[in-house]
Amino acid sequence: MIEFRSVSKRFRDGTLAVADVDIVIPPHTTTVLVGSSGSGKTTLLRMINRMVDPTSGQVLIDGTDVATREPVALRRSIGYVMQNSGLLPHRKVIDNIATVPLLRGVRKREAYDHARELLDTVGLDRSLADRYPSQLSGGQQQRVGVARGLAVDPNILLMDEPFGAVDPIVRAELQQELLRLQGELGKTVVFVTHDIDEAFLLGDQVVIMQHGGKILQAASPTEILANPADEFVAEFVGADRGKRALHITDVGGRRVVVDGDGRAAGVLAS
Ligand SMILES: Nc1ncnc2c1ncn2[C@@H]1O[C@H](COP(=O)(O)OP(=O)(O)OP(=O)(O)O)[C@@H](O)[C@H]1O
Repeated sequence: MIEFRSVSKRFRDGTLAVADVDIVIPPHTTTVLVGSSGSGKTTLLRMINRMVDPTSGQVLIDGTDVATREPVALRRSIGYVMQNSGLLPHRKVIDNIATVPLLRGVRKREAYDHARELLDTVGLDRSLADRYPSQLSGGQQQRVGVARGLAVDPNILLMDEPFGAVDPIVRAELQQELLRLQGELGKTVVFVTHDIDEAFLLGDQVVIMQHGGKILQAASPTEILANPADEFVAEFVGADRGKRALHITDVGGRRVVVDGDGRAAGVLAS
């Protein structure tokens, strides 16, 4: 479990990025931080592995304040996946995946065997192991980024807009892959996105953040849609304009469900 207790972050130039945040992130589930640009999502995420330290308050992992942990060791025990994969361009796919385990002292043979297994885990062919990142598609690069994040078998996987830079079709594929993987692995995933649809698809818990680093609501997608905390949240999730409201229409005797934009969502089972 990850817990933020009255956590604030003010950068040296005076910017208040995160303002007095209290939140519990339950284990083995996916929590999605969603909000507009500059609402403090990345800063909040990076406080979990001490890439950023809070100005005040505490971040706890399983009851231990991360401030008491050595930052480099902490960082190497937590998976981190970022936008544009963050792969080292001059190193082969397999070397990118094995880097952190090798730094942690895992033996070479074991690190490379595991790296190849991880290619299977993320749905990549092993023949890609000896390519360089630039010889892969954007979606393949992101999968390698996920494999690298999983390489130290972390309990916690931090994902900062991991699918932000790929086209919508590949993005949808990667989202489904993550759901499948999470069903198998049950990591504690903390995922950052701008996209409320992505948040509702992936999140067991969705945390809606507002400019100035405040949390407006943290709940399951169902709870947020049923009871948005305020008008801002209702508008943000599209509950106010009926965007997500579903209607039934009769088409040749069959009852078809359409969304607020008139797009078909499904057929009612009789
Ligand atoms: N190192 C820094 N120094 C000063 N201000 C910073 C620093 N890092 C972030 N900020 C500011 O803190 C605020 C929150 O930034 P953060 O990157 O956490 O937001 P975000 O919600 O992740 O945004 P985005 O979706 O655009 O990545 C912003 O106003 C940003 O400009």
